[in-house]
Parts: sequence; structure tokens; C-alpha cells
Amino acid sequence: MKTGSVDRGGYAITYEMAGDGPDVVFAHALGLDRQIWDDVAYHLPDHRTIRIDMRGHGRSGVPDGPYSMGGLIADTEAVCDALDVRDAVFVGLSVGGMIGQGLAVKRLDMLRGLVLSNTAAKFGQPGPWQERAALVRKQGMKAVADMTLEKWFGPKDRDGAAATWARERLLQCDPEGYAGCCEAIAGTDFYSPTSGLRLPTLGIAGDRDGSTPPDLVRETVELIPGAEFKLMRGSGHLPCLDAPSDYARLLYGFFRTIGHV
Ligand SMILES: O=C(O)CC1=CCC(=O)O1
Repeated sequence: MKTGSVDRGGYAITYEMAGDGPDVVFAHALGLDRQIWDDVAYHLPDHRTIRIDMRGHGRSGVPDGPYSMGGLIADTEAVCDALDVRDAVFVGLSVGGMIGQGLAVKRLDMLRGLVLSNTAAKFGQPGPWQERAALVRKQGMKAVADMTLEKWFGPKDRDGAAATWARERLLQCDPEGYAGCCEAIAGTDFYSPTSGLRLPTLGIAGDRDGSTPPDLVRETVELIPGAEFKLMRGSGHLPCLDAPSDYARLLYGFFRTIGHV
């Protein structure tokens, strides 16, 4: 396993890389970090897994916001170029799935397949994202933790081990990094560019996900002709934490269908 970083002129983007074999690149959700993928990557020992900390998150640098989605995509592209990523499957969850859609539009040469997990082409209207950014800048991450956990896990599961871990990470997130990414989400509508994508795609949703409900994920992946859709029963917004081995099995099934093994 190797941890490294790529200088982006004023801040660095950190990644962790493990294994050997076809490339799989992972992008995480808002307020969390690359470690949401650790258990899934453990189940993929015959692939080179690259887990990236988004700008403002985890061990990556925290430039002042607002950020743009184009900037988050360029950070990811820079890491992939530095590691000579080729023919990869990109697995993006939530805002990580937006980054995946944008990267596929920009750098189809880099990708062999796309996994759009618990994500959307557009996350609602800009106003609530701008308000959320202002709230965390003023009051810190505590101001959004309960509301977020409730949507991610639902009332029944919000005290379980996965939710407890996610809460800790969320509270540790830098408010400026979180707010900057909220502003990037506010300005993003990928319906049109994603409709133009032509590459093997798998959509994954959780039937208990209150942030990106199954119908929203399905609507997004159906923009891409031939995309598959899988529903994980009993999972919320973060199935990679709720059920990592089932999640890795879905990925592996997709890899097999596209010869990425
Ligand atoms: O935090 C949320 O409400 C859900 C979400 C949207 C983008 C993301 O990464 O998480």
C-alpha cells in the first residue's frame, strides 16, 4: 500500500494506492474521505485500487472556497495522470459520482467503465446548497451532522457502527472544504453531458437512502444507453460501509462483464 499526493499549486490532493492489476479509482461522498472505500478495496486484491481524498477533505489540502465541479474533476484527473491510470473503472459515490460523470465526459480515454453509486446528475436546486455552505462556515460541522446522518442511514440505522464512524468523519471534516464542495454541487447540472456518455456503466442505489433515493439514481444512470442498475436492499447512502463485501461483489460482477479482471 502506498500513500502519496499530487501538488495542485497551493494545495495537495492525497491518495492511497494498493494491489496490482486493472485500475479501479474511487471517489467518496461529501464530508467523508477515501477511507470509506477501505473495506471494499480489501475485497479487490487483484486490482490496483486508487482511493482519492477530495479537495477540502481527508488529508488533502483545503484551499478557500467556493470550489467548482470542474476544479474537483481536474484534481482527480491530475492524480490519475500522475499515476498513469489507463483503462480504469471509476467508482464514484454521491458527489464522487458527479466527479465520475464529469471525468468520463472529459477523459473518456482514461476510462473503461463507470460506476455511479448513490448519486445524481443534479442534486436539487442551488439555494439549499448555498445555505448549507453558509451554515457550516458560521456554525461548523455540528450544524449539519444530525440532518445528514438521518438522510444517509434513516432513523433505524443511524446509531449503528457504520453511522457512528461516518458521524465522526463528518465532524472532523474542515467546514471550509465542506462548504466549498457544497458550492460546487450547487452549480452542477450534468443531465445534458451525462446523456452523451457512451461507456459501460453500473448504477448502484440503496433502498434506505434518503439523500439519493433509488429513483433518482436510476433516472441518472438511464441517461446512459445500456447502463445496468442494481438496488442494494437494507443499505442507505453509503452501501460501501453498510455492506462492503456485497458492494465489492457487485463491482466484481460488473468488472467481469466488461473484461476488467
Ligand atoms: O450530504 C448529502 O445531503 C448528500 C450528498 C450529496 C452529495 C454528497 O456527496 O452527499
